[in-house]
Amino acid sequence: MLAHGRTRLLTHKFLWRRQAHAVRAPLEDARWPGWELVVGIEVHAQIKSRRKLFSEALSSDLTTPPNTHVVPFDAAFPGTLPRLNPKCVELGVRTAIALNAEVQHRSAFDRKHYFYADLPSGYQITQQYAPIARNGCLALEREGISVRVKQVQLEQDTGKSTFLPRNRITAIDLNRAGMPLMEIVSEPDMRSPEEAGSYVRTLQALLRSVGSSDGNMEQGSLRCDVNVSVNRKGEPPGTRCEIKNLNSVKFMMVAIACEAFRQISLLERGLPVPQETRGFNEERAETYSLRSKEDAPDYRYMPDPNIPPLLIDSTFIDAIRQHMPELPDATRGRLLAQGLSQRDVEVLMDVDSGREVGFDGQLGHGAVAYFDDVARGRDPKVVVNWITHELLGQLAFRDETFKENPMSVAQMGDLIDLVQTGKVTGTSGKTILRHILTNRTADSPSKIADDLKLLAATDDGASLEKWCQEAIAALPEQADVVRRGNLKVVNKIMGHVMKTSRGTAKAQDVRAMLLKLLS
Ligand SMILES: Nc1ncnc2c1ncn2[C@@H]1O[C@H](COP(=O)(O)OP(=O)(O)OP(=O)(O)O)[C@@H](O)[C@H]1O
Ligand SMILES: [Mg+2]
Ligand SMILES: [Mg+2]
Repeated sequence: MLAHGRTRLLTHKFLWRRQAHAVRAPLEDARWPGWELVVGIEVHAQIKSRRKLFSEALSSDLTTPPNTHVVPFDAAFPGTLPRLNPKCVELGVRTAIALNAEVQHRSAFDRKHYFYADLPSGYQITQQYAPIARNGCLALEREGISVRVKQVQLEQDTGKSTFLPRNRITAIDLNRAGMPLMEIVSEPDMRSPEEAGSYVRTLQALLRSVGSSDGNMEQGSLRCDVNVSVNRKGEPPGTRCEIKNLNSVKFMMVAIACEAFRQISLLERGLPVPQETRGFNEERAETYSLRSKEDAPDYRYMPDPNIPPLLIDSTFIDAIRQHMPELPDATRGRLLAQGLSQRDVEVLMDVDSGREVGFDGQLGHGAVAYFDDVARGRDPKVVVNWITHELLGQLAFRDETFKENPMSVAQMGDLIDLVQTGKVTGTSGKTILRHILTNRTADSPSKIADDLKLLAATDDGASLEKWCQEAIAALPEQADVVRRGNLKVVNKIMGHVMKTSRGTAKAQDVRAMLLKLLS
């Protein structure tokens, strides 16, 4: 009975996915009329773990001195054995859950053989045949599509070889050898370079939000192989070519478009598209052949006899499921429900995912968390305005990232309260914010307002009246016009008052006072 129910459930899910896929209207792309583009992506994401996948060596980054994070297993010394790092399994499961994938109760590790100098054992340990998770999907909000994820597999990274032309030797650095990776393989569900770009960016944000990877393409913690094929409208997908080693989303999108043009031009000349692995030359904006299918290496896959199957029970999966952090889609929904505009939500989340600010992998206090903290007990719309328009605007102006923001949650909260309660004017509030960013002071905005004599002049009726009289004296013609009943001109006189008060006078009060004096 139970088994039957489960089968039904799976069938139902499967059908739903098939339908969701089938109803997509074919896109007519002005770049290649009459043709359709198909893209599938293999993403290799470095797992954010302190130690390597099968050894106790510490993980490394680009700043680690060469060959310092290496233990005998990473260098394939005879007699050393792999020991699976449970942290990597946990992060793999988290990622799978975030991708709505089915975590496999049993997965296994294979050896995939290559002969490269930076792979001392002569094989990479991977999960091509029995991956840790299958059948996931990733929704692309802006494009309104869902990309199916075929599988997530755990695998080792290779070392790094660098050719030194001066000495004519190849230097090997084994720091990266054995670093944990997740390979996330999509189905061929993308139909344009833009959808591919959005898929990678959405995936980056997801990996960062669950803390399983920094997902930084520039620093190599996320690498993409894109598979591209073209077909005439209505015909089945063509032969795919795989483009390797792309190191930014932007170049990946350019590479896909270039590859589409290349394949179309072959087919239009009646030539076949041979299945190939290709590289991308950024300067020339073209892809070039690395190797054809015929000289594809024979990986001689075999089960790794030193590693038992990985068995994961439901209790383990459920425990992780219960402690999942908020995923980007949920964050978006929650912020929209608080009354923020689509644009504000995008700005906050883009800063969070590092899209706008040169993400460096530190998932500290992101813009969304900062907003959440400041907005506690305050009007969310007012708060988001201060953060997106004033704070982020000023940071961008100073060429600083959000991570360098010196203004604490308490300072931002205090500043907003001062303005909201009328103790300082909006203009003075902005001055205080700039003062904090420039001087990187920890003083409270209340103290700064006091020090800089920026407290609003409301209580001080005497100076308000004095400023207004000065302004009237300075602009006699305009004052006359207002006296004769043309109230539009009052703004001009108000401007004068605001200037002499250095923005501390409240506009409403100034207006009232001027009208009183001129009536
Ligand atoms: N016709 C097609 N057009 C574009 N992409 C395709 C097409 N058919 C399959 N793909 C994509 O190609 C990729 C195949 O990746 P997979 O890891 O399964 O195999 P592989 O590339 O042969 O192996 P390796 O991991 O050694 O590179 C998937 O992302 C899939 O979506
Ligand atoms: Mg692959
Ligand atoms: Mg591939």
